[in-house]
Amino acid sequence: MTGLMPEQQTAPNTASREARTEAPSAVEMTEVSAGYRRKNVLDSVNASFAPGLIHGIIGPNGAGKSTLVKAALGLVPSSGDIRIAGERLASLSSKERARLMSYLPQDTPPVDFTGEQYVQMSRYARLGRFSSPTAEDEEAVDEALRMTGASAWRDRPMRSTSGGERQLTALARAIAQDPQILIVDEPSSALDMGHEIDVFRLFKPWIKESSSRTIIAVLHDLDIAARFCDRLTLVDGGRVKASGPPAEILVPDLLNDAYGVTVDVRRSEATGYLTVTAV
Ligand SMILES: Nc1ncnc2c1ncn2[C@@H]1O[C@H](COP(=O)(O)OP(=O)(O)OP(=O)(O)O)[C@@H](O)[C@H]1O
Repeated sequence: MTGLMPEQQTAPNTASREARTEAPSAVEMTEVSAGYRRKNVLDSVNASFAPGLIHGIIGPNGAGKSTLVKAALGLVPSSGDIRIAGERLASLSSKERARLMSYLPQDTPPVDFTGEQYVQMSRYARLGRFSSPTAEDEEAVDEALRMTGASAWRDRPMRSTSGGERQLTALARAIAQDPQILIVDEPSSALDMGHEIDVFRLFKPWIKESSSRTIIAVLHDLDIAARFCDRLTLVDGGRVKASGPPAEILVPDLLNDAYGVTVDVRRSEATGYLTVTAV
């Protein structure tokens, strides 16, 4: 018994992770501008997400966090250079993108499919044109449903499940896709605190299964960001204001400025991680 909290016991050895680093960034954005038909949001963003780490993207409402991940996924028009695992995003087919990246969006629609059918769809990127799902596909679906706890409602239509249950099913779908880079936008917004911690606790073992796995998570909860992320990127006004380890980003000056409130940052006696309170 070490007396460490569970996530400290499984905390990444950052030094050894960074030693393997001749690998290209999971996502590299250079001078990227992106947005919507009538609104440019990202303004010459430079951001780099190293492989093998959990990255948090933080910042106030409307800052451009979701737009940044959508640009990396190729879901919004952009200019500048975006590379995924060293390859130009524009040169990747949709199937290649789906093998490299999966995405949990902010909202999960209440569709008629059952939870299981919804998760099964994630395997299409790995199937040939006319081939049926293999035992490996079925295993990936079962395992993702089990990891997220979404097995319990796998046979029910998504439209008859709660918002939190739908969010867990959608997370299972993103995991079952078996990507190198898991991109999650506010993955616990519909979850109670017990399920929220469960979700973040499953990220660390997931990422450790392969050196090329990377997680990029848009987050509002800065305590969760401090506790589970290896690196944070602070976005404000469509620009990256700062990026680095949580201890360098979760500092009063940067947070007061970005969020427009005075914050108190201290180390939690309960967890040993930084905790941020608006005062
Ligand atoms: N589909 C869209 N069409 C036009 N403007 C949009 C669209 N989606 C987002 N925006 C605008 O782009 C800006 C950035 O939005 P984005 O969703 O990236 O912010 P965010 O940092 O993720 O915010 P939040 O924390 O509130 O989710 C906002 O001003 C928003 O109103």
